[in-house]
Amino acid sequence: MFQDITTLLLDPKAFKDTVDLFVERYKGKDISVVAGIEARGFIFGPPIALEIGAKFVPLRKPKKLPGKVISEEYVLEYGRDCLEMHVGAVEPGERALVVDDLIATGGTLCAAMKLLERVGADVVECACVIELPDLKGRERLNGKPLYVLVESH
Ligand SMILES: O=P(O)(O)OC[C@H]1O[C@H](OP(=O)(O)OP(=O)(O)O)[C@H](O)[C@@H]1O
Ligand SMILES: Nc1ncnc2[nH]cnc12
Repeated sequence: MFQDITTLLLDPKAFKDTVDLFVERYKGKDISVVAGIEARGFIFGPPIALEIGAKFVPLRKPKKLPGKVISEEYVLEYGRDCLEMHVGAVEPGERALVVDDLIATGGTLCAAMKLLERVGADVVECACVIELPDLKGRERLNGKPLYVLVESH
């Protein structure tokens, strides 16, 4: 089933409560960068970053970022895609949180973590609103912790 977070966004209290749950978990954890995945990680990542005092780094689909980038290809349920990150946006040793709306097969979060680890960042955790546990994406994250608010079977 296609999970659509746009209905959540229509309810300001539900949207704020969602952001607040992540903020409560990550504030005071010395996270310096929130990396949000295009497109729907751009909805939840920035308000979390602002509240915990971290910078926001967009991980974008190919040929969208204007500067020099590093890229990671990944496999989706249907086809392939690629994520890119600006060189210099994240420094070695930074503590990063990866944010997206949903984990399905886990390929997207894996690619995001690889980008951050290639520049020497420490990925503290991945955070999503929804997990589709039947697709076992969590098992592809190489033991990296994943925090989700809702499991959808
Ligand atoms: O766990 P996975 O199997 O990798 O799938 C999860 C990804 O799929 C969706 O994005 P999508 O690829 O549809 O991109 P879009 O939001 O830019 O349309 C979703 O927002 C996640 O980023
Ligand atoms: N079932 C699903 N619902 C929404 N976005 C997705 N991305 C991959 N699988 C998805």
